[in-house]
Amino acid sequence: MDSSVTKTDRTTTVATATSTSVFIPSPATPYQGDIARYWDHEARPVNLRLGDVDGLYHHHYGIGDVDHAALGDAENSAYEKKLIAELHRLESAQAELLLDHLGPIERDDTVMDAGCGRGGSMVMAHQRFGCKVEGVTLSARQADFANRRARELGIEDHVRARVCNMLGTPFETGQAKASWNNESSMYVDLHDLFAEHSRVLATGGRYVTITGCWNPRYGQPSKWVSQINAHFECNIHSRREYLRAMADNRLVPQAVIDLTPATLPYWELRATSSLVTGIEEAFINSYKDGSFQYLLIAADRI
Ligand SMILES: C[S@@+](CC[C@H](N)C(=O)[O-])C[C@H]1O[C@@H](n2cnc3c(N)ncnc32)[C@H](O)[C@@H]1O
Ligand SMILES: CC(C)=CCC/C(C)=C/COP(=O)(O)OP(=O)(O)O
Ligand SMILES: [Mg+2]
Repeated sequence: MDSSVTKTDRTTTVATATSTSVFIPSPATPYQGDIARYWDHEARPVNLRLGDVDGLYHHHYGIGDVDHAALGDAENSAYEKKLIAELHRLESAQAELLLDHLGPIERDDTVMDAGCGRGGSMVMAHQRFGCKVEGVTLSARQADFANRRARELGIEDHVRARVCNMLGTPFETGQAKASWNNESSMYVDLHDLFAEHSRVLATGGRYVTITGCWNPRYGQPSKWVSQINAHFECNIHSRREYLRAMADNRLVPQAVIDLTPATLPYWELRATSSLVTGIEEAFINSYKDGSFQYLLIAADRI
């Protein structure tokens, strides 16, 4: 056994390279163990090279029109670099839209990022509002990455990622003025998820999700939706499930925005790039045949 790792029945303590010990709760289920491993080992250029543009590392997709003038001619030697910058600009625009829907956040407020990934949205939230941002992810590598970025930016006293299950967070009841899931709700049961957001949010607080969901009007999840599930080991919910689970947990939708037309340019541009991962066709086809939708839902905690 690796001597740097001590295991008890419920927890693992890892001595990191800097010899600080991080306390890692065991995943609640074997599935969560799979997801933790998946994100611990993820290092796709489409994510790392985009993040390198300005140090905001995202694991979500983009929205908005492509700036073809900024991209220039595909024959140009700088085209690849410009294309990466353009995809990254569209991904950051997606996070800005999510933050636009959080409502007024003050410097002394706390907000929670459920499934925070490498922390790009957390940094943006702190830079915009000056508030404290608490993130949770199943992946110790992602949490380390996000906390390292926060230290590099000198904002570690305001931005912190923890290795933790978003269905049972260590935050106090009513502690958060706002909370969100940015493309992280397809890994959990929505009733359990919204029960936890509802607990952590203050009354009058705001919850926002941007997510891909299957369209009940299509009938059942299409083959493209099944392909996306298999690719990411996730379980995409239907739009109806989101609205029902919110209603059952004191979350009242204030805005439901179909971002499908706004995300297609991102996918069509990405499909032409050298950073393709093979999942582009499934997103493009499912958005076009109406079986899948890219949605923002903002809800008030009543
Ligand atoms: C696609 S990434 C999104 C990351 C981030 N929200 C962003 O926009 O860059 C999905 C994230 O959800 C997290 N996640 C999945 N299931 C989780 C759970 N039960 N508890 C905490 N995090 C979870 C993963 O660890 C990963 O960080
Ligand atoms: C909208 C849906 C269904 C999202 C599923 C969750 C997910 C994996 C998001 C993007 O992560 P990523 O940025 O790591 O993926 P990629 O490597 O494809 O850019
Ligand atoms: Mg990505």
